[in-house]
Amino acid sequence: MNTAVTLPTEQAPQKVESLGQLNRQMIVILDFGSQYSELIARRIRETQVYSEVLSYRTTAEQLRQLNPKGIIFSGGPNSVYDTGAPRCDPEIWNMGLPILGVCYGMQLMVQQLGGEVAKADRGEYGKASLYIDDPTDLFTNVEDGTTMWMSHGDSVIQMPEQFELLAHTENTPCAAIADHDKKLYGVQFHPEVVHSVGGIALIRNFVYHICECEPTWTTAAFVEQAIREIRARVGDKRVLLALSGGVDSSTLAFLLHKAIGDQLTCVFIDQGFMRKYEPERLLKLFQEQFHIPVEYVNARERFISSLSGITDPEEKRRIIGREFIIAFEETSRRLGPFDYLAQGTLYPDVIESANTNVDPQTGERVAVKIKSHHNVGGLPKDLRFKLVEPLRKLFKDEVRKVGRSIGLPEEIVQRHPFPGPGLAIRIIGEITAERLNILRDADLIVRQEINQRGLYHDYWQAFAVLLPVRSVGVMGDQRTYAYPIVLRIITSEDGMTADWARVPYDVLEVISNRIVNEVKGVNRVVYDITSKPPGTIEWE
Ligand SMILES: Nc1ncnc2c1ncn2[C@@H]1O[C@H](COP(=O)(O)OP(=O)(O)OP(=O)(O)O)[C@@H](O)[C@H]1O
Ligand SMILES: O=c1[nH]c(=O)c2[nH+]cn([C@@H]3O[C@H](COP(=O)(O)O)[C@@H](O)[C@H]3O)c2[nH]1
Ligand SMILES: NC(=O)CC[C@H](N)C(=O)O
Ligand SMILES: [Mg+2]
Repeated sequence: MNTAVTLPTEQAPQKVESLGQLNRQMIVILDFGSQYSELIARRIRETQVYSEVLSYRTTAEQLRQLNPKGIIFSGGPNSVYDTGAPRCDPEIWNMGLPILGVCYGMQLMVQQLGGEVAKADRGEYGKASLYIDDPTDLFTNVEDGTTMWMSHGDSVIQMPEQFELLAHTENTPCAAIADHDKKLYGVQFHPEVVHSVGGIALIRNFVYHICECEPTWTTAAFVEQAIREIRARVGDKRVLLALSGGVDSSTLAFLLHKAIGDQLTCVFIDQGFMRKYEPERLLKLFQEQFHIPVEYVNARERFISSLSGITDPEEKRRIIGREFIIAFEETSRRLGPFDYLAQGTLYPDVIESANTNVDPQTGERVAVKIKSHHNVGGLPKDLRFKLVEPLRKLFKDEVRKVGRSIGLPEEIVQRHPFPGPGLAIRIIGEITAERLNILRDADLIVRQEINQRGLYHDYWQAFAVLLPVRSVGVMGDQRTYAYPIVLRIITSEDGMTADWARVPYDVLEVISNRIVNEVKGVNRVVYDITSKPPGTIEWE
């Protein structure tokens, strides 16, 4: 018997904060440590039903308060028969709610309800053909022999009483099972991954036919609820909004403007790491076109001097997070007081920055720390503001829809993301004024060429990175010894995974020629051909 993989959350979440409380209908995903838990939530949200991921420790009592229409148990790295393998509150089986167990989730259902799970003779990893034995409810409109994606070493060898077989594969006799009366379902495969051809149909059947949900998770419903919630939370107090001009904080500015009007003050911190001409453009756009006043804070000196000599990426991020807060507090003293600080924090920021594996705001389990996004991991413990982060549970594509629906112009809705720490995390190693100028000029060329060729919307991000090493070159018969610039141009759906873009060679050629010829201090351009994973999008 193996020892279990320890999942991060050791205690039940103390507080379960959920958009579902505002939603009439939601499906809860209980996370047993799968790589795909968030993906299940996304797939359900694509069917216009609200869904979010909670810790497997969430109790039946906590779930009752959220009043979900159904529950999905995710997969997970453990074997259910391991000592210490994660289990759910057994009371959940008696709630009378439809439950779908996926992989580990199904194995747990079987084990806890009296069946048997054991190590399979042969595991299944990758594609498998699924043969349907009972084409009713869960498998309506799913073709017999369809491809489903598998990733398991254990199998159900005996179903609990009352359960019936729904489907099998060549290697797995019990690939899908159900207790129809109790609306308990289990599938050994992963319907949430794109390789599972009938996956979406199955998810729709669960959501619409079995849980009897209606498509209530629409952008309009989110906006309406968010506005109601913001008003209830903030009352007549004033809110300081951290505005970068990016998609998320601009969407939030429009949302807050709608919700609380004059109680809102937008502040833009010029940390000295913005791209060329960016601060001027942002101020002009907001003040002249949107008629939303923006307080401009020049904090360049402070940021640069506090980063002097710092080379460690996490240290940089922490210092930047701290300096942002200092700048907000200073602004609050000058123009406030403000009780609330609003930020355009998104779900991926929270997932990637969590340093304790638990969302500090909600106590929920999130995956291991990759890097501290300044707006989450960089926050001090004794933050004087209360946070307003209504986009915290949304993915980028959902924020874009929200922005568009409340009148944010396409020009901003479609903008590539730009990280809060800006060019500071695109200069590897120490940040100096000279390096910043070089990177700004190189970055401008990348953006100009991508824009002029009508390629902007083909990519998720397209930018330059400066490396702190130098290499030898030859220009005009002279030896050069200068920095290389890395081009990072990627495609992505939500920033969680990404691929390097197959940019046409002639475009790469022009960008490379222009950078080496026009930017003093650079004699070489290289193209980053790493996907995420294993790379991340930014270099630090
Ligand atoms: N220069 C800045 N001044 C004020 N607030 C900022 C600044 N940069 C970032 N922030 C705050 O940090 C949050 C997170 O930054 P992030 O870059 O993820 O979002 P964004 O800039 O709003 O959108 P995008 O991802 O499209 O760039 C922002 O939503 C904003 O609230
Ligand atoms: O506001 C931000 N503050 C940060 O600290 C930060 N770090 C990364 N990013 C952006 O997030 C997305 C994923 O980036 P990574 O693959 O580098 O983690 C990409 O779109 C990055 O540009 C940040 N945004
Ligand atoms: N993907 C999963 O949920 C795997 C479950 C279990 N660890 C198995 O190998 O069968
Ligand atoms: Mg940004």
